[in-house]
Amino acid sequence: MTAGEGAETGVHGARLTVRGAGKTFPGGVVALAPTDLDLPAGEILVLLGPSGCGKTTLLRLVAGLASPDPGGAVLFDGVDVTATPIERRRVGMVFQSYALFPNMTVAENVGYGLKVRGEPRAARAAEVARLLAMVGLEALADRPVDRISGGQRQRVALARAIAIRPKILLLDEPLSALDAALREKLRIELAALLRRFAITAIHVTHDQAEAMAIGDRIAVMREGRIVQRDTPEAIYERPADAFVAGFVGTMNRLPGRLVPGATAEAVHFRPEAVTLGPAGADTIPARVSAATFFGAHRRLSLDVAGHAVEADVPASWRVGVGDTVALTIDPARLHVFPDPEPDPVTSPRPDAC
Ligand SMILES: Nc1ncnc2c1ncn2[C@@H]1O[C@H](COP(=O)(O)OP(=O)(O)OP(=O)(O)O)[C@@H](O)[C@H]1O
Repeated sequence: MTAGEGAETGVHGARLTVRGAGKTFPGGVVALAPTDLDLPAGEILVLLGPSGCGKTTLLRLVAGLASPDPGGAVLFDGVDVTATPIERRRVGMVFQSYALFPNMTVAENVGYGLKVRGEPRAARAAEVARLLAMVGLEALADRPVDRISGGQRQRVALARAIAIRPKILLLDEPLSALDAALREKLRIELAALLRRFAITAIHVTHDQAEAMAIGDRIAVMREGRIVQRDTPEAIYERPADAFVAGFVGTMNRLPGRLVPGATAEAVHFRPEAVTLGPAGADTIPARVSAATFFGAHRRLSLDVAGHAVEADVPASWRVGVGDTVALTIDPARLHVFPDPEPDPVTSPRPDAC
């Protein structure tokens, strides 16, 4: 993102700093352990994690919808806003339900924040027209929002949030109410729009594909803590632990004794690190228990001495259920994690903290 693009949209995101901010609820529930975060202006951070990990709590602390425990602080461009109420923080928010005003048109929804702020009518109309053009909704300006599609509503919500030129934009699962196909299309569109607006944004999701598509960086959360914060590529290729590895993409796990050359108790590897070929001294025998055609590749579910392994092979390979195969795992793509997790075959990954 260049400064020029930000100038084009007139939006300038702030740098966000969160210092030792935690949140404990009455009864001692620690929703968020003391957390540090430094988000450069214009960066999109995705908070990713299972239900109940503290994603929304962190978002609420940044928005000013909740206060951190004593000692915690939130700063915009280095200015402490911990005691600043939400209406004076200049944060934009887009939520799952959009919360558009149903009895207003698209243009009235987008201009609402400017009207409340007392912007003169002409300036407001010009700004609304500019924003609608940016999100591709000029033609629908006068349409009531209850007569547009879910995807269009999502764009109205985004334009409305951006209209007030927020220092930070907060998005809490804005796509989760949409069906899968539309969600996939909109996540690409949303990522492009956020980059174009050069806005500092935090986007909450529990959908790892969405996190990968939208985030400049992803913070993976677990039990009220950020366990790893890095680029999508680094999170995928160098996950910090078995939890992150299993949460972002598919990660296989096999006891080291079954993998030639491995010395660790357990090794982890991605489906694409597996190749099939003729049986040899260094190959691992497996049986195909399922084969799923994905167009560009075929995903095989394999049984390796009672352990499930997922492997991707070219779609042209005619491998079928019941076949016996020999696998090799690229040694450069084997991961060993410090704290062995329970075997995912017998203990599948949790979907809640
Ligand atoms: N007002 C509250 N009082 C008590 N506990 C709360 C309150 N709000 C949240 N919690 C608890 O704090 C933890 C973190 O909640 P939070 O909403 O931040 O999680 P989340 O990661 O956003 O989850 P989800 O993906 O389900 O929205 C959860 O255990 C939740 O039950």
